[in-house]
Amino acid sequence: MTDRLPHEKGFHISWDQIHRDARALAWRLDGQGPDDGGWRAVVAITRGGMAPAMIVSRELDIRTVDTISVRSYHHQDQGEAEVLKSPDAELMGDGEGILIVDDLVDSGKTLELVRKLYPKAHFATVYAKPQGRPTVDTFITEVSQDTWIFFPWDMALQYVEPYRGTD
Ligand SMILES: O=P(O)(O)OC[C@H]1O[C@H](OP(=O)(O)OP(=O)(O)O)[C@H](O)[C@@H]1O
Ligand code: HPA
Ligand SMILES: [Mg+2]
Repeated sequence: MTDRLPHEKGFHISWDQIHRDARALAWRLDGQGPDDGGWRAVVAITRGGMAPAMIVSRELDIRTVDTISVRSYHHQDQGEAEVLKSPDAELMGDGEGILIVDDLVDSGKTLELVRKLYPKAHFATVYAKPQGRPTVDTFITEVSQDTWIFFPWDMALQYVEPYRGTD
């Protein structure tokens, strides 16, 4: 994971917003699948890709859903990633007809690794930062590289002081 501390801006996303944006992603993907009956399966990149993948697979009526777990390391700005859990090899093949979904692409390291394994798959994310854009086929919203995206599963409602303060 990239460090959230040096980021200038925060982009806070509610459950409602991610639901709308993941639906918009599904609608954009509709019709882009293989001609002979659409995508064979949706594969979520855990963990952040699971909620968007659920919404996309529901909208596109795809009932075969698998997961791939990737762990990224950032040593001295050298991003490296490794696969902790693979999806079903027989299902995946070279990725043809498979839709791979993640919540966002940032540096692109995660998608680069997964694309090496499944070069013919279609890669979709809800959000994208400029550095990662070349690694994703379809996304909905772009945010600047210095923005940290906060997802609803990492947040909680909490009290905030009134703007004018209290005596
Ligand atoms: O483009 P990159 O620089 O590789 O970053 C993007 C990845 O980083 C985050 O996942 P993370 O590895 O933090 O794990 P999580 O999904 O379990 O939170 C995010 O969900 C993407 O999968
Ligand atoms: O902006 C982000 N938000 C949450 N997780 C992330 N992992 C890489 N970049 C981000
Ligand atoms: Mg992730």
